[in-house]
Amino acid sequence: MERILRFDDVSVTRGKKKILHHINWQVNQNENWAILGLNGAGKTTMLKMIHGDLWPTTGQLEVLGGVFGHTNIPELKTKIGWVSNALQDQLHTGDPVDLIVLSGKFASIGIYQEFSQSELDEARQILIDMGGQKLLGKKYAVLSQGERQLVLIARAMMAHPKLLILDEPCNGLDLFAREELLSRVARIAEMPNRPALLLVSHYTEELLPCFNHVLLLRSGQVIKKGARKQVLTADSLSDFYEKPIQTVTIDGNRLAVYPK
Ligand SMILES: Nc1ncnc2c1ncn2[C@@H]1O[C@H](COP(=O)(O)OP(=O)(O)OP(=O)(O)O)[C@@H](O)[C@H]1O
Repeated sequence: MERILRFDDVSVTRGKKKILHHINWQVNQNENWAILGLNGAGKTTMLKMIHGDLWPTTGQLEVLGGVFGHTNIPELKTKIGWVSNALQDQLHTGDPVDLIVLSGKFASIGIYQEFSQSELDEARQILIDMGGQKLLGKKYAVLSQGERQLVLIARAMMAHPKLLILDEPCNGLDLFAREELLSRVARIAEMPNRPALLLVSHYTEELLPCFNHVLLLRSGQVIKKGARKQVLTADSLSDFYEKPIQTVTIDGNRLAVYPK
């Protein structure tokens, strides 16, 4: 089984603050993981490391077969799709959506190189496959938040990534836009040659069944990790949040959590 990533006793310290403590975690191909954690748990720090933007202070990190310190990080980045709100702020929002999607092929924010009609056609097709046909011809700046997230996912898929990172993709989406986006993500999970998915979320109900593994992160420490049905239980979530909670099961396989 091909390994997507491995954290081997990874810690991150900034100044006097220990942000991540002795993380041990392995993701294999055919696994889709969700990381759940409250604000400040260290989720973004973990994602930044996986994307090669931050290095462990101690421990060893391997991503897509490359061990940090011995691997070419810019090359690694071309194999990772990255969807986050931080990216939205950097985009050239006056560009038409097909060019935004195409830029994913070059792992660049805008497009500075020549491109062929077939590359542009591929970008448009990926957006259509993601359900974004009606967005063609529009500028990114005029899109709703849900439509923007769709474009960002299409952009990430343009590079045919081996790993697709979704950092709180449902932020700012209404109830229906959120379901629409999540169902698109679930479809990616069923594609041939699909990337491994890694979702960061605050909400358990966003973890569709395709997220077959879950990691619970609290104050920089892994509290529990493993198969969805072992981790997404009322008991383990109650331990994790350290507060009384109530859970509601939706569609037999999705779990919503509320404070009691
Ligand atoms: N460069 C830094 N220097 C000092 N502290 C930092 C630095 N980067 C992050 N932190 C701290 O580390 C902790 C974890 O931050 P991180 O952004 O990874 O959390 P998070 O789980 O993504 O939170 P959120 O859900 O709010 O986005 C926070 O307390 C944050 O203030």
